[in-house]
Amino acid sequence: MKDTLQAAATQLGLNLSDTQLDQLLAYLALLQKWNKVYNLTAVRDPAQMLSHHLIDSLSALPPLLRHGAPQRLMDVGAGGGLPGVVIAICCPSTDVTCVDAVAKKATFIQQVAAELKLPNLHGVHSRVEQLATAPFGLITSRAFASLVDFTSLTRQHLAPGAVWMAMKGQHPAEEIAALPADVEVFHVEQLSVPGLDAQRCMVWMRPR
Ligand SMILES: C[S@@+](CC[C@H](N)C(=O)[O-])C[C@H]1O[C@@H](n2cnc3c(N)ncnc32)[C@H](O)[C@@H]1O
Repeated sequence: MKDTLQAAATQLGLNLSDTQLDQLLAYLALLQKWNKVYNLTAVRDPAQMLSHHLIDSLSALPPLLRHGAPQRLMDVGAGGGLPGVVIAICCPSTDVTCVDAVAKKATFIQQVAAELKLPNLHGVHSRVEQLATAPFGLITSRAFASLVDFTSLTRQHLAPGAVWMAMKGQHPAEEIAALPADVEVFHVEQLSVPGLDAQRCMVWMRPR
């Protein structure tokens, strides 16, 4: 598994340390373990978890690093921690807050932070629209909601100059067309995920 992960990271142009690769695999092991009790994700096969979850989330890193990793990042509807935990492992200087409306999912993130010794990772149990928090430089989501709901529910949490980044499957033309005039889509990036024959798309937005 480590070889597959290392090869995927190299293909994505990521230079991950041995410790980071081990942390990513340790996270995957925790996800598998807790999934048995907590039902964190429908994907249960270890090889599929590696490709469909871990490497898929890892593919968000190159665009994120090109944009510039922020000091504070929120991953909304993080579920079992995708992509938030992966970002926290790969970007140790970024403080990552994973927010989820389901308590056991936020508890799992807190467990990951403790077991993997990641002081920059936080799990918060809240509906994002009800959260009281300091603002963030970047808000991410993966399989969370439509672009309209994602941006409207989290707009209050953007710091001045901050942006949204949504991970989508196919190019979400209809969702983009439905966005209100005060949300600007400034970049749409097609991604290829090593080992996955599927379309991935990253939508970057900012308030107007
Ligand atoms: C389909 S899961 C995606 C989880 C993860 N991002 C992934 O890619 O595997 C969507 C998550 O959003 C959470 N969620 C839904 N509405 C929410 C809200 N208003 N605030 C915070 N979390 C919410 C759900 O509890 C669920 O865990």
